[in-house]
Amino acid sequence: MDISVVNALPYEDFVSIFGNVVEKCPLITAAVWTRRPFTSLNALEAAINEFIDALPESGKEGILRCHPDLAGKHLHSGALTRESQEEQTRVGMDALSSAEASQMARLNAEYKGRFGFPFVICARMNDKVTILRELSERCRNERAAERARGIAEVKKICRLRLQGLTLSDATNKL
Ligand SMILES: NC(=O)N[C@H]1NC(=O)NC1=O
Repeated sequence: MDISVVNALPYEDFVSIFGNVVEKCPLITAAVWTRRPFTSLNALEAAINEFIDALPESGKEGILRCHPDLAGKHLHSGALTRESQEEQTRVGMDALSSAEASQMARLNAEYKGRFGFPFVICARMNDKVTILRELSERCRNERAAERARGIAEVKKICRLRLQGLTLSDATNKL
């Protein structure tokens, strides 16, 4: 999908296509629509990132809380968004050994207990070994550092989702 096609999308179509580039945060997509025309896909991504960066810390934490746990209960019940389901399945989160699954559940709970928001990592840029290692290491961080790290991961997830949508011709799905 060319950027000129993106720029010509009516609001409803724009949100329908790009509404989940930040997990369960279509408000962000709705807000950046007003920034058209975008000179490139990078400019669209930059507008999303600027919106996120301008949020108060409570807003950034809100974004993190919109993310499902990795290998959490929703993965098995099919209650994830399509994007999240694909990302988690691709990295094998649905096929952990019972030891890995219980380690993941224990560390996810520890992380959430310590910070009050879920552990977020760009699954597609990792594998299950690095995810478990990062989760274990990041549990020891300070809260502010972890909030910033989580948001940096949200931006990576967003970039890959944007690329996927614009490379595939997502306008076909309208
Ligand atoms: N919690 C968390 O990191 N969730 C996710 N990461 C990712 O790449 N897709 C997700 O749903």
